[in-house]
Amino acid sequence: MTDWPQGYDRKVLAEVDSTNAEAARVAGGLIGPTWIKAQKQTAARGRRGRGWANPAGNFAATLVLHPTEPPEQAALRSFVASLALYDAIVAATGRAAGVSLKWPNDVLLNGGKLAGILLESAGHGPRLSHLAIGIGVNLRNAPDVGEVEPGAMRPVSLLSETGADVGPEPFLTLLAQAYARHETQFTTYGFGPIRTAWLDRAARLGEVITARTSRSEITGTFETVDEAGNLVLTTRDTRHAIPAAEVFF
Ligand SMILES: O=C(O)CCCC[C@@H]1SC[C@@H]2NC(=O)N[C@@H]21
Repeated sequence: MTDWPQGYDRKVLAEVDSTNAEAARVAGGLIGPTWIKAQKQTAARGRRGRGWANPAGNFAATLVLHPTEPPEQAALRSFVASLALYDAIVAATGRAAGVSLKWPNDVLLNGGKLAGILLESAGHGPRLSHLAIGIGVNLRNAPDVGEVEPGAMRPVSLLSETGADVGPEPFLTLLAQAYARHETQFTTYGFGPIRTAWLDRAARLGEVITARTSRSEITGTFETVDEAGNLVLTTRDTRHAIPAAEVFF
């Protein structure tokens, strides 16, 4: 496989409950970074305890890593993965128009949700025992609006929005290549360049957005993402650095 990035392994499964669940089961036995891809998931997980609709023809995979950084630093890989997804989508379609990144880690196309990322990890203390970066992309089919939560973004597919018919296998190669590039950038130069590149592609930067947590809702101007990956919103007199929330436009 000439295009496959050096140092990364891959496993392709016909069917699994969830590639993230599989990652947790096998992580202890993996030596290096490994992509686990499934043609079919029967219990795919989304963020915040939700499910993830996974119609045939779409992309579903999890990258398993064994990071050496402290957990907060390792978690910044959600931005690394978002950038990799952006690049893979641009490489697959030949165009960047309409593609943007939504904090914390969705990819939007023409204002609808094209892809989502679910980070899960295990371990305690100063180091994680593994980090699982689960990625789902609506390549050929967008789930029905009825299958997503009320108020959630409209799901879109790459095929319907761009006409590009890219299969999950070639997409994995594009994504793995892009991820390897950004991972090298992250481990060599830290979060700074990743943060800058992410902000260049951010949806609604400088606009008024709403961040909802389990305890509060803040509507303010989307100023930036800080060095720790927090969403920074300003209201009339306050700067809010928000570590985790659901964002609404
Ligand atoms: O809620 C989100 O936006 C995140 C969705 C992540 C879905 C992917 S599909 C591959 C991997 N396996 C899972 O069970 N979930 C992630």
